[in-house]
Amino acid sequence: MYRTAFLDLPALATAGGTVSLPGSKSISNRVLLLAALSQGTTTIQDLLDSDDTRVMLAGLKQLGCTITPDAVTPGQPIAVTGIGGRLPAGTAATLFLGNAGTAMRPLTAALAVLGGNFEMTGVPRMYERPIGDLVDALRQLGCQIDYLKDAGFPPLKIGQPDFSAWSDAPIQVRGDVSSQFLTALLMALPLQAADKAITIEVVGELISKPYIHITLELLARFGIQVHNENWQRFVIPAGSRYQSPGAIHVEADASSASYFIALGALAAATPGQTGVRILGVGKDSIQGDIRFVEAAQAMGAQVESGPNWLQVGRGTWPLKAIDLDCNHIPDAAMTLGVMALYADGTTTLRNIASWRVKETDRIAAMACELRKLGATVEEGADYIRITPPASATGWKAASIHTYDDHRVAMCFALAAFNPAGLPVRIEDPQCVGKTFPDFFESLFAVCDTPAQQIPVICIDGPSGSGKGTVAAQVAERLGYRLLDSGALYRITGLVATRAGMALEATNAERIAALIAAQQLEFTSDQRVLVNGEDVSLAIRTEEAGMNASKVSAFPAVRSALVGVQHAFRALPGLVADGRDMGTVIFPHAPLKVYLTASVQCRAERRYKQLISKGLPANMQALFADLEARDARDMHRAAAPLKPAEDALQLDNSTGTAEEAVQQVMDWWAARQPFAPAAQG
Ligand SMILES: O=C(O)C1=C[C@@H](OP(=O)(O)O)[C@@H](O)[C@H](O)C1
Ligand SMILES: C=C(OP(=O)(O)O)C(=O)O
Repeated sequence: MYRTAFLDLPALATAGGTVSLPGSKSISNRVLLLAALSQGTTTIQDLLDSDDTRVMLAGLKQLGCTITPDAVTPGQPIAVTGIGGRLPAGTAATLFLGNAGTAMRPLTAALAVLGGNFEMTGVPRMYERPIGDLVDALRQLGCQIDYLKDAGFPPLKIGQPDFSAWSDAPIQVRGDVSSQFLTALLMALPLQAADKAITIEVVGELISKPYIHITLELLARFGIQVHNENWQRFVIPAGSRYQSPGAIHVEADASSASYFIALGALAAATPGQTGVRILGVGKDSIQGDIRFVEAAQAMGAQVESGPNWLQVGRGTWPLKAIDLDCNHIPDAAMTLGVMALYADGTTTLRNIASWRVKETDRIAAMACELRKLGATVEEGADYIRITPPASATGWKAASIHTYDDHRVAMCFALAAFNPAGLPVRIEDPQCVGKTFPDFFESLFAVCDTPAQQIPVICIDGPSGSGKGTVAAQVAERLGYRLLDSGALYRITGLVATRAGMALEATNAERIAALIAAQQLEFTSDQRVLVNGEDVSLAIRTEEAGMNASKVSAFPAVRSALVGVQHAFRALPGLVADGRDMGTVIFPHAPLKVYLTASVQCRAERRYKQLISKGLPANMQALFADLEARDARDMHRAAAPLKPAEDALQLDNSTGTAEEAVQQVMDWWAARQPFAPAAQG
């Protein structure tokens, strides 16, 4: 997950390949709660690991459920041992439920029915998301729920229910603000249906109906067969009792699929690929958002699907504008809002009033951000109408504010395919953690763009100037990859000797092929990984230094390393640290910095570093070494150390590393097309 203040997406050109999606949020949180209410242990495969499921898991642990392992581990099932429909008397807890509607609403209902002493809390936005209709419904039974702040909204206090006055009359609940209130009742009331049938009646229109379908499907898996009478009345039969299915699988998230369906529809196919293949969810999904496929097809997407996969390619281009009632796909419909930027006319998305009470006011947010990109947008209480920029020149480079809303961040990433070739800045990219923590990594894995579009910041300079530290920190702040080119020859020497190759000219070709085949990574905390193994220490020995100098004399190795270095130029961008980054390896880089410091100052820093590690150090010798090294680096025939003509020079003799990092960030910001106010 990118934890940077913002993430700049360079203009993207094509898409292709396979993406495996994380589990469905709606299914994960329902299955967790149902498993927790059941008797026995439920083994859950492919549970989503995200903010929303973490708050649910933490809450269930507080209630006494056993969860093994303790946290979701990729590829491993998680086992939940439930409470068997009742909590020990006097159970008390304060549950923090973040901004997860699928945790707050169903847990509120379940705990209000079970009884105890609970506080239901969350992030500030949660305290603006309505829950009054659910509380009103639960109070009809005799549940004890108080508002701790504003009436109608969390935080809530839950006490012991008194069911004595509860008649057999249907429980009424409004369905026009959120379907999650009905879902919450459907999951909580079976706890009281051992002896009598319970009827729930929906008052007014029921929105987001397909989510009720998910609820009913999963209730059935846990032994509860609810009668759905035309989406108006739901009857939980007498004798209902939660029964764990033993094992259950979570299908991938159909709302998360929408970004990749849209990607396939609007991006040209990467040569050699036939569009975007999405694994984990297919046409048989129980999630309503799978019907996003139909909307995408109406706009022009070519979609094939099977039991657990979708294959999407560009069909009609430009996309066709649509006018659609989106009540059945409230979450995925936001993606249509960004697809509308690529359409041949005005797109209208209707019946989406619920957008206003989700992670943010999504109608207002979409309107504001789409306008920043150059669209003309009209918004109403329950609709949004989007007219794309008239031509490529109408597009604007925008810094997209994301309102702590994962879906705003994810759908606006698709604006990077704009025909104007402009980058798009996504602010606070880690908000995708709500449902899809690795969204951007997954996106980059199936997107492509010509190498020259991918930004490179070169930081060159003499030994000891601090360029390694500065480069690593700049890369970390931007979420860019990092290349420590100086380490490459050391790594080459290391892998060649480990492979038993003598470091001789006759082996040069084999050594070159070997280094080109390694998976190299330079982490932001300055560790060096080869095929995942940390070799940071192994490459810093005297012997590694000598081996590096041997292999660096072989032309075949040098040229293989040019290819290796170019391969680091990958999405979303690169910070390259070395001596010839700006002059030889990336001569067209959009920012080149030549970082230097006086010999005296570099010698002092090195001296302090050695002393602090308890190593022997001699100031005069260090000074002389550095002078000699500078002279060698600057006067060698191949790629001598010198500032590129267009490099900005930064003397780091007196300032701190932090100041140097900030200077590089400022220079970089000044070269971006985004409005200054929006820069991080
Ligand atoms: O029940 C669910 O899992 C959900 C229901 C929908 O909410 P509303 O019913 O409030 O529209 C949806 O937006 C949300 O992301 C998940
Ligand atoms: C509305 C959403 O979330 P929640 O489950 O918190 O309602 C969403 O994921 O788009």
